Amino acid sequence: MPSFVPGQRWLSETQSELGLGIVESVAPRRVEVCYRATGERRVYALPNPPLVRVILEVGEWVRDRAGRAWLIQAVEEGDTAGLIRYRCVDGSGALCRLSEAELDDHLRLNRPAQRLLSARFDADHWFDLRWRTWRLRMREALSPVQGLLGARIALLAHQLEIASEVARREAPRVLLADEVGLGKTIEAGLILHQMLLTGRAARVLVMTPEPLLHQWLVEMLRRFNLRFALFDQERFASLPDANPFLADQLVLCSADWILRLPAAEQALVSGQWDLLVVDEAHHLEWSEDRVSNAYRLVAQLAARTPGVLLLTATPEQLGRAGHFGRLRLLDPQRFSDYERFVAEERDHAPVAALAGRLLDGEPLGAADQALISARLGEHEGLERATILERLLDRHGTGRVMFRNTRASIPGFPGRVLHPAPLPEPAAYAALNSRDCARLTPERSLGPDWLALDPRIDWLIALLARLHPHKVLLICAAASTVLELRDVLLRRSGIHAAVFHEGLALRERDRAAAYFAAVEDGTRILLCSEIGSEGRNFQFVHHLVLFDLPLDPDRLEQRIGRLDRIGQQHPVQLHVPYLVGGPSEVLFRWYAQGLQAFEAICPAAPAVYQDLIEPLHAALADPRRTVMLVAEAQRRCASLNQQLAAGRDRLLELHSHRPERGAALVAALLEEEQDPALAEYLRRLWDHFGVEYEPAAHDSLALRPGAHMLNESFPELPADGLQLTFSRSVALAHEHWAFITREHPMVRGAMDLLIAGDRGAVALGIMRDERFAPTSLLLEALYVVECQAPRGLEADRYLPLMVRRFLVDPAGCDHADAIAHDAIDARCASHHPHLAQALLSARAESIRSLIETVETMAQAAMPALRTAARARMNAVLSEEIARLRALAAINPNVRPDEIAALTSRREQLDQALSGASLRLDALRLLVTR
Ligand SMILES: Nc1ncnc2c1ncn2[C@@H]1O[C@H](COP(=O)(O)OP(=O)(O)OP(=O)(O)O)[C@@H](O)[C@H]1O
Repeated sequence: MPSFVPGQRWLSETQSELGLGIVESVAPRRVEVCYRATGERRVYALPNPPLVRVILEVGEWVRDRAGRAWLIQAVEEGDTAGLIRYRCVDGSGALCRLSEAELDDHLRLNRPAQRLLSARFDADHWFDLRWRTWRLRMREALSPVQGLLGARIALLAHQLEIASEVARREAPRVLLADEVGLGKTIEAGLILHQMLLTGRAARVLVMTPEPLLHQWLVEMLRRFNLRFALFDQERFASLPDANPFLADQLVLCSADWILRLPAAEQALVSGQWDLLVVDEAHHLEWSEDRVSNAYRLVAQLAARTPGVLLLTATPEQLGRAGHFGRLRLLDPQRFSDYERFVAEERDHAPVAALAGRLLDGEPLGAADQALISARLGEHEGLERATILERLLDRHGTGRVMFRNTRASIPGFPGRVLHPAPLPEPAAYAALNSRDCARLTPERSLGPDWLALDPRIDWLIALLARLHPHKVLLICAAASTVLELRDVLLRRSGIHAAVFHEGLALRERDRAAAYFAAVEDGTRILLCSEIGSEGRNFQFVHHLVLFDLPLDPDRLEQRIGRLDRIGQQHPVQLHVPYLVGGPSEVLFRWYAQGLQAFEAICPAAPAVYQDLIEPLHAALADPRRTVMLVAEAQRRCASLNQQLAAGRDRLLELHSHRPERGAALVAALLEEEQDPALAEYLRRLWDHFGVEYEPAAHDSLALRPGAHMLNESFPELPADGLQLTFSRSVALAHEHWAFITREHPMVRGAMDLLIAGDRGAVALGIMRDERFAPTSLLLEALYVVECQAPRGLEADRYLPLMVRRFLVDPAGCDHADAIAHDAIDARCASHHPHLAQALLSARAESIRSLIETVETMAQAAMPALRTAARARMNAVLSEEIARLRALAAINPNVRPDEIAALTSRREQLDQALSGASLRLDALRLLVTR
C-alpha cells in the first residue's frame, strides 16, 4: 500500500480533470485530498484509493503556483520524509528549489512527448489497446443508457425511464412512490449507479428500516456490484476516526440506533454525502405541530445533501399531511404551505383532462387554450410536448414525485380472495369491543387462546390442503408468531420459520433464507407486521392474513410481499375472520367497502381517513356494518373516479412515458448485442496475462494466468471467476459475473491502463504507398479536459472526448482519411538501436511534428468550447425561464434560487471556456 503524507501531490486515476491534488490529512483508514484547481475535497477509503502519485522527472517543464515555468534538473528528498522537492532552472538561468506543494494545481503531465524524445517506447499493441479503451470510454460517455447497462436486472421500461429521467437532473430530489413491489429499490439502485459511474456522486448514504438492511446490502451487490458498508453501533464504535462515516463512501444504516446516540447523529449529519436515499419513507412522521425524530434527522441530512431519493409505496400511509411533509423535505420552497397544497389539489381535474388531450393528440378547444394561458402565460408557437412538460412541471407534485401503478404495467398475475368465515368463541365475544381488542383477541387472552381459537384448526387444515406449496402468514404481533409456531409443531409436526422484531437482524435473514430454500427449506414462514414491509417473498403465492390491520396501506404492504415483480402465479389470499365480531366487520369493510383485496384501491387511504370514526363505531357495534360498507363503496367510487381524472392522472402521465422507456430498452439491447466489448476484453485479458476458456451455458471461466503482467487483475479473485455477457444467463445464474463495460472489472482494467503510461508512446513501421519511403507521421491521442468543481457537472455539456490526429511533416492531418484500424504498421518499439538511430538522426523533425500536432490540438479547442457553452446555455437558460415562470404562480420560488442558477450558468461558462486538450498518447510511424 502506498504511504500518504500531507503535502504530497496525487492525481485522481479516473478524474484527472479535477486537477493536481494535495494530501490534506491522513487517518488510519482514509486519506483526504484537496483539489485546489476545482475547489474539490475528496475523502478516499484506504488501502486502495484510485490515486496516482505524481513525481515529475528530470527534463520536464513545470509551472509553480504563480504561473512561472521551470525546467526540472533534479528530484530530491524534501524536508519531511515522504515529500519531495525539485531543483529547477528557468529560461533565464535562474535557479530555485520547488517543494511539491508549490506546484501549479492545474498541472498537466506531458509525459508522452518527453518519453518519445528519449526513445522510451512501448509495444505497438499497447498503443492500440489504449486507443480502443478510449474509444469505449467515449462511447460510454455519449451513451443514453450510461449507468443503466451494467445492472443485473430484467429490462423493465417503467424503471429505466424513471431512473434515466431522475439521474439526468442536476442534484435530483424525488419521491419514488411506485405501488408496492414494482421495483423502487431497483430504481434507486439504477439512479445511484448512474450517478456514481458518471462521477456525479461519490458519497452515498442509504437509510432503511433495520429489517431491510441486509436485503439492500445484497440487492446492491448482486444487482449493481455496489459494495455498501453496513454501519451499526458496533462498527461505529470500532472505528478510530473522528467521524467514522468518512471511512466509507457507500454507507447503509438504519435510523434506529443513530437516534439513540447523539455522537452518531452528529457524525452522520456531517458526513458530506452527495446522495441520500431513504427507504420506507412513510415512517417519517410530520404534521404541522409534530415532527418525529426520524423526520428531524432526515430533514437535517436533506438540507445538506444535494441529491435525495425518498422511497415509499404508500406515501399517504400516515395521512395527507405526512405526505406533504415528505415532499417538503425534497423541495421546501415549493411545498411550504400545507393549506395551499391541499387547495391546489382540488384544481387538478381540468389540468389533467387537458394534459390527457395534449398527450392523445386531440384537438384543443377555446377553453383549453384559455386554461393553458392561465397556467403558462404566453404559449404561442410552443410544441404540444413542451406545453405538456410545462403543465406537468408546474402543477401538483410536478417533477418531484413518480408513481407507477400496476394498471400501467403488464404482467401481474392478479389476486384471488379465499375468505374463511369461522365461529367467534364466546371468550372473544366477551372482550371489550371498544378498544379493538377483539380484532386480535389472542393478545388479550393469554396462551389459552390456542385451545379455543378456530383459526388454529383451520390453519392446520389449510396447510395440509396446500401441500407442498409454501405459505407466508402475516399477523400483527410477535407474540402471536411465537405461539403459532409452537402450536403448529405440537399439533401437526410442522416446523415453521419465524420472523419478528424480537430476532436479531442476522436471525431474521436466516429465517427468510430458510423459507426461500428450494430444498430442505421450511414450507411456512410466520411473520409479525414488520415482516410485511419491503421484503421479497414473490417465490410464494399463498398468503394467510391471520388478522387484518386497520390501515389499508398496511394491508397493501402485506399483500405486496407476494404481489410484486417476479410473481409467476395469481396470489391466493386466505383470510379467516370470526363471524359476528369485529373481524368480520373489518373483513367486509375491505372486501366489499374498499374492495382492496383483489386489487389496489387508490382511494382507500383517503376513505379510511374520512370514515375512521364510523369504522370504529361499526367495529364496536357490527350492526352498523351495512351502512359503513355502503358509504365506503360510494366514496371509493367517487374518489377513485376523481383521482383517475385529476391528481393520479397527472401523476401517471408524468411517471410513465412508454415511448421513452421503449427507446431505452431498445438502446440497451443494441449495446448488449454488440460483440465489440467481448473482442476488446479478450485482447485486454491476453495482454494482462489473464486466462479464459468457454464454460457451461454461454459463460467463460476466467483466472489469473501463470504469466500475469501485474500481480493481480482488477476484481479477479485468485481462484478465478465465471462470467457471462448475456443478461438472461446472468439473471438465471446470479453467482456469475454479468459483464458489461460498466462492470467493476472492466472499469478497473480500463482505469489501470489509461491512468498509467503503458501504451502512451509507440513506434511503428508503416506500409502506405501514399507516402514516400522513410516519411515520418505522428499519431496523437488528445483527451478533452475541463477542470471545474464537480458540483458544476461540466461533463454534461462537454462529455469525455478523445481527439485523434495523424500528422505529416507538412502539417497535414490524415486522421479522417486513415482510420487507426486501417494503418498497416509493424511494431518497431523493440528495436532499441533503430529507435535510437531514428531519434538521433531525425530529432528535429520529430520535435517539429510534436509541435505541429500540439498547435493543431489547441486550434481544435475553441470550436469544442463554443459548442459546449452553447449546449450549456440552452439548458440553463430554459431552466432559468422555468423558474421565473414558476415564480410567477408560486411566491415560494425565491429570487435567490434564480440568482443561484444564473451564477451557475456564469461559472460553467467560465469553466467550459477554460477546457483544454491533454496529450495522452503518441505513436511515431515511419513508412517503408
Ligand atoms: N428489473 C428487475 N429485474 C429483476 N428483478 C426485479 C426487477 N425489478 C424488481 N425486481 C425484483 O422485484 C422485487 C421487488 O422489487 P423492489 O424490492 O425494488 O420493489 P419495491 O417497489 O421497493 O417494493 P416495496 O414497495 O415492497 O418496498 C425484488 O425482488 C426485486 O429484486
